[in-house]
Amino acid sequence: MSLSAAANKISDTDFQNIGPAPRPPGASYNKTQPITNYLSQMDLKDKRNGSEPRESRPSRAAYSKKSGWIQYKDDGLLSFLWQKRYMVLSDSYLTLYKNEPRSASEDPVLQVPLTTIVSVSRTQLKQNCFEVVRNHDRNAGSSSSTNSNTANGAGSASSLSAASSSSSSSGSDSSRKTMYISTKTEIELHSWLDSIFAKCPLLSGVSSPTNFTHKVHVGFDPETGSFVGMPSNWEKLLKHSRITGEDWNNNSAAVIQVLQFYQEYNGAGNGTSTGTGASTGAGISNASASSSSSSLPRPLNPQPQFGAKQSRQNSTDLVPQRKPPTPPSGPTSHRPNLQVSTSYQQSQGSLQAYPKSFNSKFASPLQNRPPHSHLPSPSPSANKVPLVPQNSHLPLKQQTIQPLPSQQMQQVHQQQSQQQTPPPQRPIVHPQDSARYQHNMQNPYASRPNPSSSSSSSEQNAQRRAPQRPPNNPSPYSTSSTPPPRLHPQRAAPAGPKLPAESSASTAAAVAMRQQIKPEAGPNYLQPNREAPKKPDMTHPKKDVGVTKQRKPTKPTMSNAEIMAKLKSVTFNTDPSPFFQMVEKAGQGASGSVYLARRTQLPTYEEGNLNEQIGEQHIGDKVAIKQMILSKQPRKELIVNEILVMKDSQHKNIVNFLEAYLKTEDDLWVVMEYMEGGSLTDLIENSPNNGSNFSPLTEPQIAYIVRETCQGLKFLHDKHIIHRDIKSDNVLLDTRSRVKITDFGFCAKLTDKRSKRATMVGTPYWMAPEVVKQREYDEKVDVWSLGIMTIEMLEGEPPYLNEDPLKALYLIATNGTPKLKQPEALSLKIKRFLSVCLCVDVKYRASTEELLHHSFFDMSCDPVDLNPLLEWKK
Ligand SMILES: Nc1ncnc2c1ncn2[C@@H]1O[C@H](COP(=O)(O)OP(=O)(O)OP(=O)(O)O)[C@@H](O)[C@H]1O
Repeated sequence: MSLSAAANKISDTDFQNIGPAPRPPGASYNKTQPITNYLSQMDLKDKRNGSEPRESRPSRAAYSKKSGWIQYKDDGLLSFLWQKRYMVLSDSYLTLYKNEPRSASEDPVLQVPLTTIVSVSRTQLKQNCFEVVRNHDRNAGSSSSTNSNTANGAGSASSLSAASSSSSSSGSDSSRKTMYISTKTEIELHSWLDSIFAKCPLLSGVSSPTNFTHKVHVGFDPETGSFVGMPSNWEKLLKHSRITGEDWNNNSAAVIQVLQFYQEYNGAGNGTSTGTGASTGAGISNASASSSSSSLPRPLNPQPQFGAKQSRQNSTDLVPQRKPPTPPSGPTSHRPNLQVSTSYQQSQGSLQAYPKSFNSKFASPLQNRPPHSHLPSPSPSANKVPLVPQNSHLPLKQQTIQPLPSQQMQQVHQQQSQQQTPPPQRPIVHPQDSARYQHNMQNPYASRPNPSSSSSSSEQNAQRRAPQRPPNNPSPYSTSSTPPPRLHPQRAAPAGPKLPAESSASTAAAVAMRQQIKPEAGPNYLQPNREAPKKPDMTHPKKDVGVTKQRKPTKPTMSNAEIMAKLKSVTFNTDPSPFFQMVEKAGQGASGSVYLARRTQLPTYEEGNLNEQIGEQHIGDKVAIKQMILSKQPRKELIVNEILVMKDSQHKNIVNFLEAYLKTEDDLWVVMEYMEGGSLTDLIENSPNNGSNFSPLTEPQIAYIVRETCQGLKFLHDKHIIHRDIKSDNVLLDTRSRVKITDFGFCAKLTDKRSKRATMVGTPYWMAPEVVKQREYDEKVDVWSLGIMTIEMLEGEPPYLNEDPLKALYLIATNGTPKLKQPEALSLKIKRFLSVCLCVDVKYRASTEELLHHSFFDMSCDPVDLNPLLEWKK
């Protein structure tokens, strides 16, 4: 059965709840088979010698005794991390699994032979908690087995580390290791204690060990309602986020993951160390190095490689290399009865560094990406481009645009770069504000300030409100182009709240999180990456940084000279000014400005194959020219990457690259086809329906746009290229309703040798869970993002956009398939479609090939039906 056929069997009630998308029927997964059926097929006893059990697979005996969910942590590197584990006590082993084992083939994350357990006793470390001490030396090599194959998630990797690195744990006896287990209830605790005592040969009648030393324990104290043992900047981040103690208890590993991610994303302005060991400086870019360590607290990135959006923007914001960590010293737990040592470096950074670094890094990229929000644009005019200063009081479209001589262009560009003030954005709502909105049941979209990515449109938008949906306006989830009766009462737009000063960190962070995450450096890019320049951080002299994993040696990256040589090979080295007349600024990207221009003459010189390349072009043709000052690009290789991908990707659903000019060594012009309709984000935000709640587009319109995007994606995927940043901002339309993918800076090429990636790249709200969790991924991350983009069109914004970014990451990591706001208003087809796009289990997530056969696309409208949506551009 094809996936789409399978998806068609998903019932009408699917996609109503948070959780993994329903598995398409026909999959081999048999959830009806009771676990006992599997268990009965297992056999633990090593029949070869009849004594010590084998290391390999736990068998029947291993499962047959007692089992249940517990919280686990060890006293090693991850001593701060409580992990949810499924514990099984058999006659021979105490075994921990990441999930409840469904079959004999399930790999444990930790397996402790009962013969090695020397003591079990209660501790006050946590409620309903006991500790198990095992003799590490006793059965060296078999005292515990940790399965490295389970390195597909936070817990497993953590356990790997726990098992292999915690030898210095319990008290002074380095041959002993301690693990802590916490149960939900007191009764469970006693039941476990009784069972373990009964089974461990060394325990009968043996009293509990004394003189325990506890390492730092991070946790949530339900009594005080606060986190304890936390590095201070994490504490602050958590305070500002809406991550609760309950979240922590539910999935502390995910919280740690997102904190790490967030910290790295922020560029290490906060010197939090999350572990001990040698500083490796592994950053996000190294995520691909080992997915097995994906959940380990990462060290601060010595050269944080933000997404092109950021990193190209301002090289001077990059943080300095950090020196290796010193032995831990850090916060003191406030818990009584605990002797506390630490596993942390006390943070030397403060949250105040956050807004600064975020702002400086992300201000410009945000210009063209005003976040969805209720908040008014801070400076509607800031994005105006003084192309024609004489009449600059007029909206750009009304100005008399004079072609600028090339020198003038350069000046304008430089002026812009120097004077850039924070542009109008889709400001992000502070959690407190968004909470207020939610409580007020206010439409999150209604008050959006109609920003636009282009300077002209943003200016216009600043002056106008999105049209209110007429009273008889269709349900946002309409399946027809003809508006059906409204399903929801009109909601009042909230007044633009003032940002409380203390919210600035969160807000700045949220704004930043709307932006992209950096791609990895490394050989797997189409172009090798170059390390971003580093700037000594005078305000934060080198800090000691705790580290948790070894950094893989980075492969040599391209030198500046190599990048320039490569650039020259794909560009024409001539001044293109005579060939074009600049008309107006069409948009602002992180790496440069995009201008609408007209071809005024075709080149007559014989240089390169210019004439051949632009053969299809005519005088008078409109083109888009992206102009970039190379010296301002910390990641020039991304530009080369982008040009190469575009050049090699001529397809009707991909923005057509025409030619590129290296006007001077510093001035790059990339000429593309002009997409007058602007980005899909603009379209969503300016659509006539958007004055009210929910979907600004009808399902047929959405089906059309998604189908076109999917075709472009399939083209890329057929070439084994992952786009990695699919979202409405990166889908452009022209006035003939052609839909095209753009922004190829983050593309990655999969090769035979490397069929998976693991680097966290993209824009958080659109990121697939496997990316957030820094697991290996492939082309299907684009399919997830396509699903999120579909939700954008249905609901006006991606899920969690109103959440604090930290919380959003947590929610992506833990909720998996997001919940729709109004599933009952949607057609079955679109829900089925979303189900196969937003399947957490990548195996069951559709490929673009499969998607293109999906019945959802049967309802696609004609291109002409998009005209009303493009009206605002006229
Ligand atoms: N081919 C095009 N036709 C029309 N407008 C375009 C075109 N390309 C880009 N734009 C406009 O310019 C804006 C900036 O585009 P750009 O690709 O530079 O943005 P970005 O992806 O945010 O930045 P960058 O690629 O520099 O990191 C877009 O949001 C869009 O409005």
